Amino acid sequence: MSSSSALCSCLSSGSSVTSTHRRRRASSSSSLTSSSSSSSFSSSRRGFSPPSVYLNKNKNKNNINNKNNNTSSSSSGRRRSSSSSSKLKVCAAMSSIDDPNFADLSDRLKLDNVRQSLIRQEDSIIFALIERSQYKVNDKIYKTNSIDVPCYDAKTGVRSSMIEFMLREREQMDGKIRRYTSPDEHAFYPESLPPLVIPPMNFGEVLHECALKININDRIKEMYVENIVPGMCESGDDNNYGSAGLCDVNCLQLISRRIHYGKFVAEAKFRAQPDEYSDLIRKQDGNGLMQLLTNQAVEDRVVARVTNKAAFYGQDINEEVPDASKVLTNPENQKYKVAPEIIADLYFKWIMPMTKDVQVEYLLQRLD
Ligand SMILES: O=C(O)C(=O)C[C@]1(C(=O)O)C=C[C@@H](O)C=C1
Repeated sequence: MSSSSALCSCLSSGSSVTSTHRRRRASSSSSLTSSSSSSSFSSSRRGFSPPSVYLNKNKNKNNINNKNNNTSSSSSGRRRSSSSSSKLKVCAAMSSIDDPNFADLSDRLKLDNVRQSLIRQEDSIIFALIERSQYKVNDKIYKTNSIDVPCYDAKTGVRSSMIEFMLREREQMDGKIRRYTSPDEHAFYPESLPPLVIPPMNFGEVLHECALKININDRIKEMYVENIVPGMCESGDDNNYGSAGLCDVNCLQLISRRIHYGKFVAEAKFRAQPDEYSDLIRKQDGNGLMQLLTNQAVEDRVVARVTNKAAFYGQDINEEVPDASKVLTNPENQKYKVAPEIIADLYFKWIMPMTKDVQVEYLLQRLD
């Protein structure tokens, strides 16, 4: 039996189990924060005692390396002093290399590498959007009290939307296998994450600790439902709630990752120009930071590349090797599943600006 069908009630089962995950509060500066965090999601896991460790027999050994479990143990097993823990440390100490769960992310902070990652993420996002666009908007998926899902708001008792239910269910699975211990992953319902079943990875400390406070997933969900879906899907209802909802979950997770990757971009930029950024940060000049981090030439390239990729991925490719110039210019070949310009436009209007918002939010706190 699926956990969802077991015991969904108004009990706040998830809130006690977040200690094994990196704590992420909704961003305080996010003006569009919705009330979704007050929803709760209960299941057969109700009654789990708050774990301080993942569910693994080797808990003592591996727990030493869990930077997420609030024990203040460093990867080498020493306790961090409060002053050192409040400062950024570039990746973990050398001793971490001996740690089988150590993932070295230090290379991520080179701007070229960060951009390469953004480029790779484009592929997944464009595919996911094209997949979603084959279904109609199906706005029942996003409305509360609309589809009979076993998930309710803890305060009001109102039945949650199907998208909330599906996201919460997905995060129960992903959360167990440490997805949200990674600094580039952000849960939509961080307060409800389950305990880990495998030891957490040790990522060292790549970003400033203010990164933990930044999670704009409420804004991202709202933007996705109100702009991305109606922007690329035919309006109406085709009854494909499950299929379209699965596509939504995929799109939301990918877009969330891309937008929150702004933290890595910002850190890379800060390191490249520490004096310029520090000056603006001390003045808390958000507009100045936005101006400094914006690179119009790169944005133009992103839009052009996304248009081209959407043109390629959005066609039925047959067994012949496609001629790129024909694919992109011959109207005969342009039977796209969704117009490439639409995808590029969504990227330009929503995904890039929100990535920049994350950068500014991170930088404003970078010297805290
Ligand atoms: O590549 C960068 O420099 C970024 O900051 C990333 C990004 C983007 O979201 O793609 C955002 C802002 C810049 O103006 C250009 C591109």
